[in-house]
Amino acid sequence: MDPLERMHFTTIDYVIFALLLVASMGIGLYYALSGGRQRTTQEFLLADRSMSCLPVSLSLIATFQSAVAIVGVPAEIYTHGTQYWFIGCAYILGLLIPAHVFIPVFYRLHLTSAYQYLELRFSKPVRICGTLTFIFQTVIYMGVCVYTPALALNAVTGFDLWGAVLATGLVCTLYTTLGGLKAVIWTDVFQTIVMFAGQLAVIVVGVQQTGGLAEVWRKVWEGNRISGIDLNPDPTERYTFWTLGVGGIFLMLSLYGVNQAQVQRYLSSKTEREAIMSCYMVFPSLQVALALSCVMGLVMFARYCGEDQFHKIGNLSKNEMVLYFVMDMLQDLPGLSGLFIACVFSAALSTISSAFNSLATVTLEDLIKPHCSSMTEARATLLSKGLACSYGLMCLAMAYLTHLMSDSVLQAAFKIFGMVGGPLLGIFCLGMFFPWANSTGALAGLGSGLVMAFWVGIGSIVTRTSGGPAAVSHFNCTAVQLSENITTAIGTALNSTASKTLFYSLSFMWYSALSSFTVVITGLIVSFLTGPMKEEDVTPGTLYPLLGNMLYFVPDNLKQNLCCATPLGHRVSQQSTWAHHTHSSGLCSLVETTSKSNKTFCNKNKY
Ligand SMILES: CC(C)(CO)[C@@H](O)C(=O)NCCC(=O)O
Ligand code: NA
Repeated sequence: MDPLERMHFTTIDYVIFALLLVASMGIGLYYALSGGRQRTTQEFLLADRSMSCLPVSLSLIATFQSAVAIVGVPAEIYTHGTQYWFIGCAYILGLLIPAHVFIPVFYRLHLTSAYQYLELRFSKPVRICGTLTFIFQTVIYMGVCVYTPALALNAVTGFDLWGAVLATGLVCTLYTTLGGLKAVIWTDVFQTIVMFAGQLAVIVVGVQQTGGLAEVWRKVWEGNRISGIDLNPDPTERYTFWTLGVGGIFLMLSLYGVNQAQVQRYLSSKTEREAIMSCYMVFPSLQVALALSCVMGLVMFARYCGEDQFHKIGNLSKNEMVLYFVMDMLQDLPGLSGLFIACVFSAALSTISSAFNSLATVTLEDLIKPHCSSMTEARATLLSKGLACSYGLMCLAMAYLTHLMSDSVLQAAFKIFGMVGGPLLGIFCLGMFFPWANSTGALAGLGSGLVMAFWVGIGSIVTRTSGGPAAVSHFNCTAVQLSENITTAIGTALNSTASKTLFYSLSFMWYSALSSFTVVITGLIVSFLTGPMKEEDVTPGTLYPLLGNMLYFVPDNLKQNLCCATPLGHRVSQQSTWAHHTHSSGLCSLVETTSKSNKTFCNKNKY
């Protein structure tokens, strides 16, 4: 913030920030001392599978609404107009598909970790690879999530950088370790409310100070910030209706459909219906969250453009812009800037708490338990608490590592989160929709999907062509600044042909789609080469009869040959209501096949 004096926090701002931490701690303590007092893994990791849809839905939103998004989206709208708002269209299918495809499959299998599915459907190695991929993705993500808001706040207000990182990291570790998933979900509820309140307050004051709604509208209209629908089919265009509305669906599926943090919330629901309801309730709330961020960007534009105000935020980084705007505008209203800072840190806390708990879950369930079958419940619970705490401390280490790295690596780290989500989505789709896919195919698919994601992702960072110089992450932060010599060297190597350049400039919004398709296609090819699975051999309940539904006009006997027709419930209903299914690898899992679920699957197959 060279040209400007730093804005300062008043005592009341500090008090509000402290209150956020104290309240979150309080919720953690409450769930440590009430209910079953966190003495079983069922309670610690799955909230006793007793949650109702309202807290679950608010928690679902909070998890993937990180501080990077809270400060990034308004800056995006400010600089490029409202095109990004069209991502709201992707929420429709991006939530309907999880609600009616992924939730029924996961919930009926009575899982704890989403990766258990991969063992039931494929094999143990596939499960381990999926788990490791998720851990890699989440560990990198949480470092960026806790560091980014602290850095921006430090730049704008001089708020101590490591004070903020340590305070949020440690408080979050404590309440996650003490209160388990119940605390994580209920702090998410509280933090979502703080998030909405903070943004709303800034918008209301901003509109008032700019001279009313009509004035804001006039300025953004004249400033060309209201974007019409952009139907340009060019896949390298960073934000068009297609990249956001279609590419965004795959991003949403990778987050709300198969990400462990979210799947765990679905599984913690009292009933399957509650889980589906919570997914439905995410829709309006997520639209509100998106609208608040976008309107905030417009108000920011109305305030700084057109007059001689522009220089004020013109040379700030994208992450700093919003914080500067808030501090500048709320100078005379002590407390309100504190509320907004609380909003930004709520976003950070709710994201990293989910990360700690879901990482503890997969580490215990997928990596440790299979090797220690004799572990007592008390030991497992203690271990899961130890894991949650360790991941919390690891988050601080990751924040430090993020600090040591250049700006470009920070960008890359956030991008990796999106890049790795696609292949994970792909492997679940391969398992659920394609009965022929076998374990070898799944492994080859996951591998090739990851290679594809990193190839395009790293390629675009290095060649700086991710749909325009300023569009490095999909939140469009500052341009990548790799040290010159490395860039030139790798750049020339990668940049050799024009078509490759085009390939690297693929819009970030398509990454999930591209890499999940790569997984499915490679997975199918390798499965057919190595001997496709027969539907009878697939664990009951792990398939979703998508092809059966889509090929409804094909005669039944032909479908039988294609191995995609057997109505799931039909076959399962010949077994006992509680089929005790033993998998080849020795994993014993109780597959719940209630008559209700059979009927649903049968009906789906008829059409
Ligand atoms: C989930 C969406 C797509 C909702 O707009 C967005 O908030 C997002 O991309 N979240 C993930 C990245 C993050 O905010 O950390
Ligand atoms: Na969050």
